[in-house]
Formats: sequence, structure tokens, C-alpha cells
Amino acid sequence: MGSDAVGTTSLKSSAHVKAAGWGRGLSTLLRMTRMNLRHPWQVALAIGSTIIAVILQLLIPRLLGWAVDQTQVAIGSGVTGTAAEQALWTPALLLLAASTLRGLFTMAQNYFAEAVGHHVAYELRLACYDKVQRLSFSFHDRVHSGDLITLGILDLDGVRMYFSTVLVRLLLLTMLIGIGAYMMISTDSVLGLIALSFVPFVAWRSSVTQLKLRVIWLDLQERLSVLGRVMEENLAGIRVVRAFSAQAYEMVKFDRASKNALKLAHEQVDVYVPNTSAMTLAFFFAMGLVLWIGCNKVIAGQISLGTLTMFLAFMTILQMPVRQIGLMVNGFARAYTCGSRLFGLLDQDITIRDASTARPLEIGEGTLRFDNVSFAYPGTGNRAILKNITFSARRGETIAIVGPPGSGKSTMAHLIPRFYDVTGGTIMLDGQDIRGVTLATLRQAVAVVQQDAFLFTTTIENNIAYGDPWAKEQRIERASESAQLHNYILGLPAGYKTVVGERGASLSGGQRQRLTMARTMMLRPSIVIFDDSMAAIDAATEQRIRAAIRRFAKDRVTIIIAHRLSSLKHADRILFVDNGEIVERGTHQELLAKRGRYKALYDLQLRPGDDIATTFGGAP
Ligand SMILES: Nc1ncnc2c1ncn2[C@@H]1O[C@H](COP(=O)(O)OP(=O)(O)OP(=O)(O)O)[C@@H](O)[C@H]1O
Repeated sequence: MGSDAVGTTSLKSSAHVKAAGWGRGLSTLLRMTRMNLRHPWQVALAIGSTIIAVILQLLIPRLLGWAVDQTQVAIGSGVTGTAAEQALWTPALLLLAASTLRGLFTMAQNYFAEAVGHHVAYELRLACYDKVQRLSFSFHDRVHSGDLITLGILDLDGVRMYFSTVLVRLLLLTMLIGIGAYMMISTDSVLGLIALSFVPFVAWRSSVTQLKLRVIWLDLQERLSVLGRVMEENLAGIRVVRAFSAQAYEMVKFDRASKNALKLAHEQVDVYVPNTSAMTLAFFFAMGLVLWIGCNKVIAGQISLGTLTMFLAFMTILQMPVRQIGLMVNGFARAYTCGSRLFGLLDQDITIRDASTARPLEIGEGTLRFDNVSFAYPGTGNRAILKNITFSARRGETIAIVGPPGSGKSTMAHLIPRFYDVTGGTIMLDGQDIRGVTLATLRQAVAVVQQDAFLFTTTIENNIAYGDPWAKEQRIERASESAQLHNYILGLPAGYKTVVGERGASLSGGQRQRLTMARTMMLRPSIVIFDDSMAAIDAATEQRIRAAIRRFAKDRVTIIIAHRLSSLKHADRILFVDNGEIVERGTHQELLAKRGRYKALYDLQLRPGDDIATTFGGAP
């Protein structure tokens, strides 16, 4: 099992998959097979249809041979006209019936095999989505969302096709080639062996070709992934691109990624075309030999014309399946690679989860306590971001956290709902260690208004009611009134039913922030954290929102992270954080009286133009 910390390697690297041993490869294939077998009816119907379709297909050359022999007998015995026609009726009708039934059973085989694949893909898609939702933030910090999307589309497709292109085809080819070879060799061993002479060569070339194509395809997949990432970033950052007039630079970047993909597409053609021609040549060469030697045998009376026809028909029937051996080998390799990557994701350990002894959080006094908390982000070599943080807050209190950029303010906030787990010390809610309570109850009790105001592409109403989809209209309106957004929304043509663009693109930064505040005010958390969530809001609106927040804060612990100190004067306690440590604490007045870092920063904000680096100790 991988851990969150090794997520990147497990998901991205095809080399990682290639290097996995036989044991792991086998267990991946067995796991995929087991997933298919969970649909026994469809599997049984697909296999049953395949067996019947193969038997019918093998009957066709025999019937053809019989028809030719009947004709020869008719010619030999001088029977002509209606009598000769009647002799041909039976083989002709049988041929028609066999071909029709074979077509129907092949259709059933494809239908049920595809159904199994689609069911497995559906289950895997849900399992992956569920896993991605539950994996901790440290995993998402490391794995690019584009790679996860590729995994959910291309890799999932590789596993989907495992049943139809590998398992069913393996059965079909084994039966067709095995029984076909037996029938030919038992009829005439020399002619049979010559007719089958193309099989090893074509099977070998098609496997080699497909495996070469697979290597190129994997490379192509990685490059398409890069192409996708370039496109995704360009679209997400379209405003930055335009603002910096960087279209030409972006075009060059995209062109380079596209050219790489084009080069590989050419390589695919270079491998495919000559090998296809070589395989066709081998087949026709063998057929020519069968015709030559077979005709001589017919003339010598060793075999009938019908038998020769049967051999030629067998060869024609075998040609395509033999070529498909390569496709099957490719499907096998692809399913294995894709399966390994998908199972790599599904087997990731969820580091932030309910402990086996977790109990629902019980809120009484509503007291939050940080006790000697330290923290380092996973995978950053234990670089301490927070050191020995201790403070507590009671219901109804407002705690403000200020400090230079990168000092660890948001990190402190993210530890409370357990987006990350502390690496030292404890965080307690009403005397309960937050690692000992269930995540669901903890996250119900803690609401965070994030710095990055993320909105979903849906109506304003749905965005506000995201945490409580059944909320009444009046509550939604009250929340948006508190966030000073109600009048603006009423002015929109569709009001609360207005659909916000992708990530809220149709709203201003301040409107987006106010909407996320309204979304939080819909909840009834015991602790609410505003993480620099008023940075894009003008001072007058902020004043009005603060009044609403004060009302909202009466029954809960409120933590406000902000850079604008004038708006924090009313906090019960202000913590000045620098380099992961609380360096000053107290009320606004106390901190001013201390004449320390807080006072310097406050003065600086009152007197713009001073050197900010002096106050922030050169922080970025
Ligand atoms: N997901 C992460 N993985 C690794 N390091 C991180 C991660 N998020 C933040 N950091 C680092 O942790 C430090 C503290 O970041 P944090 O976001 O808590 O600072 P902040 O005080 O809130 O800054 P700002 O005022 O700019 O929002 C920074 O050095 C940052 O680079």
C-alpha cells in the first residue's frame, strides 16, 4: 500500500509500473479478473456466446467444402438443371443458417463482453472518485489534477477493455486456432501444416508490432497529458496570459507539446505500416503454397476439391484472429499498466481518517485549545512551519491571527478541521483531541471561509446553499444579506437563479468572497475561520460585514486571519505569528502598548510609504 506521500510516483510513472515484479503483475490481473467475475450472468452469457460463435464459424469451411464436393459429384454424375440445384440446397441453407447464427452469437458475445467492461468501469470510476474525495490534502498537494483526470479516462478505459479484448479474445483465439489446426492437420497433415505456416510468423510480428506500438502509446499518453496540462493551465490562467500579452509564448509552448505528440504519431505509422504489409505477404505466400500443393493433390486424387476449398476457407477465417493475437497481447499489457495505476490510487492510504476508536464530537462549552502544536507539511523534509503554538478560545470569543506572508497563519487554520494532522502537540475541542473524533462531526463543527473563493458552476442560490441544499429561501437570503450581497443579487436578471461562470468567473473578486461568506453563514458551526476572506472587499462593505459577523460570532469561536489591522481592533485576542511562532499576543490596546511588531505594523498601515520589509523582517 502506498501512502499519501508517495502518491506522485504511484500515479505518474509508467516506469514504476513496468518495474513491478511478476507477483504484483499477476495480482493486478487476478484483481481485474475478479472484478469482472462479479457480474457472473453477463460473463457466462459472453463466454457461452463466444463458444457457440466459434463452433459455428468452424462449421463454415466444412460446409463450403461439402458444397463444392456436392457440385463436383453432380458434374461427375452428369446431373444438371433442377436436380443439381436441389443437391446444393441443403449445404447452401446450412451455410446461410450457420453464418446468420454465427453473426447473432458474435453480436451477443460483443454485447455481453462490453456490458461486463462497462459495469467494471462504472464501479471503478465511482471507487476512484470516492477515493480522490477522501484522500488527504497532502496527496492533492503532490498529484496534479490533470494526472488524476487522465487516470479516470484513459486508464479506466484500459481496464474496461480487459474482459472483451483480453479474456474473451483469448478464449476465442484458443478455440479457433486450436480446433481449426486440429481439423486441418487431421484431414491432411502436410497441407494442414503448410496452411498453418503463416500463424507463428503473423502471431510473432503482430505481437512485436503491438508491443512496440504500446511503448509509443504510453509515451504518447504522457505527452498528451502534458498537452492537456498546458491547455488546462492556459485556460485557467487566461486572464494572466492576456494581461501579460503572453499569447505568442503560450502558442510556442503548446506547439512544442503538440509537435512531440505528432512525432510519436508518425512513429506509430512507421511501426504499423511495414509490419502489416509483412503479415499480409506471409499470409498470401502460405495461401499460394496451399493452392499449389493442394491443386496437385486434387489432380493426383489424394484430396477432393471440396477439401482444398475447406483449407482455403479455414485460412481466410484464421487470418484475422491470428493478427488479433497482437491486439490481445497489447490489451493484456495495457490492462496491466492501467490496472496497476488505478489500483495504485485505490490502495493509497488515507492518512487523515477516523481512528478506529473515533467518537462523534460532543460540543458543550465550545472551547478550542491549541496545546504546544507543531507542524511540518508531509514530504517537505520536516521543515517546521508551526512551532509550539499554544492558545485557547471560548465560545463567543474572536481571535485574530496576523503576521507576515508565509508565517503560517492559514496553516494554523487548516489544522483545526484536520485538513492536515499536527506533527506535535494537540488540538482540543471541548477537551476532545480532534484526532479522536469522527471527521464528519468535526467538519460540521468547523467552517472555513477560504482565501481562494471557489464557486461551483451553478446558480448563486445553489452556491450559497451548498452546505445545506434543503435550506429555505429566506435563510439563503438572510445569509446573503449578512454578506452584503442580497441587493446585488436582486439586481441580476435571474436573481438568485443566475448561474455563475466557471469558478465564479462572472463575479468580481469581492463578490466571490462575499458569496463564500454567505455560504458559510448558512451553516451553524461551533468554530468559524475567515482566512483572509475580506482582502478583496472595500473598507465600507467590510465594516457592514463585520457587524454581521459579530452577530454571527456570538455563539461560536471566530478566528479571523487578516492583513488589514484596523479591522481586527475588536478581536478579544490578537496573535502575531512570525516564522511559525506566536511572537506577540494580547488585545489591540495591549499590543499597541507593547510597542513591538504589531505596533510597528499598525503604524505602517496608518502611514503608507514606509519600508514594509523592515516591519516584516524581509519576508516576501
Ligand atoms: N501545501 C503545502 N505544502 C508545503 N508547504 C506549504 C503548503 N502550504 C503552505 N506551505 C508553506 O508553509 C508556509 C506557511 O504558509 P501559510 O499559507 O500558512 O502562510 P500564511 O501566513 O497564511 O501566508 P499568507 O499571509 O501569504 O496567506 C509557507 O512557507 C508556505 O510556503
